[in-house]
Amino acid sequence: MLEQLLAGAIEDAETRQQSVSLASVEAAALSAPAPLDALAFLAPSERVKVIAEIKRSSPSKGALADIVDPQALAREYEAGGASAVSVLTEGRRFGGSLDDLRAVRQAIDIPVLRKDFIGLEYQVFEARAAGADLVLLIVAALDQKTLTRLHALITELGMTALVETHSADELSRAVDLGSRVIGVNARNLTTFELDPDLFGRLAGSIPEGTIRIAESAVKTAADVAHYRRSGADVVLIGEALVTHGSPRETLTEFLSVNP
Ligand SMILES: O=C(O)c1ccccc1NCC(=O)[C@H](O)[C@H](O)COP(=O)(O)O
Repeated sequence: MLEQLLAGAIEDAETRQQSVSLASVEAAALSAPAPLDALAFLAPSERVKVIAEIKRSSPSKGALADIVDPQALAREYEAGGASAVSVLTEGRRFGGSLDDLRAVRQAIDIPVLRKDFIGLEYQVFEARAAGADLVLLIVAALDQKTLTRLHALITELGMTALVETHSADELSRAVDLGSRVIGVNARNLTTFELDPDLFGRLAGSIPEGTIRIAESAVKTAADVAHYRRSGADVVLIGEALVTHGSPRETLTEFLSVNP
């Protein structure tokens, strides 16, 4: 599944490149307003932080929410106390787009993450040109050479890479990169099974000074508390926020769980 998602995202980027060249998107990235310092927004604190995700659908669940106004949702997230907003820009299975990211960037004053299946420099320049402050890199999707190259480009452009892992081996590859922000995703990207204890098993091997993010599988405030007790600085939440009636209230409830 991960291979298919990455191949589809790369194919779509190559199609866009036929109308907007690499040189043009690079120029747009370099002239975009400076990115926000995501490290400062996500820095460990006495309270757990949340990256709130804009997610219309997913391969594991199908349609989740009919999000017609991503700007309004992003504002709700900001008002509810989110430290950053994740925008799924993959179109085929998640129903997202770079237009969503551009719109969200204009609506809020907290960092925006481009969450997609990134394998090309072109996609990193696109992210910056659209206003992203953070870009997701999935260790399982990339060989170490490509990961290193994309990580360096994200950093050179002033953005922050969120490096996502699912195992001790992947975590050690993320550490080798010198990642400042490491995520552990509870969702197995092949079977879609959720393992809410994976973060706790790996967190101790994430070096001090790194921002530790627990991704996926939060349904209730108790799940946020579980991740916090396991050492998460930040929790990334999608489905629970887009499917509950009031994302702002849900976020406020989730953020009140600090042990
Ligand atoms: O969500 C999926 O079904 C999915 C399937 C394959 C690759 C990635 C997938 N999701 C991306 C994410 O990592 C989540 O959207 C994110 O961590 C939030 O998860 P959740 O709170 O469980 O919606």
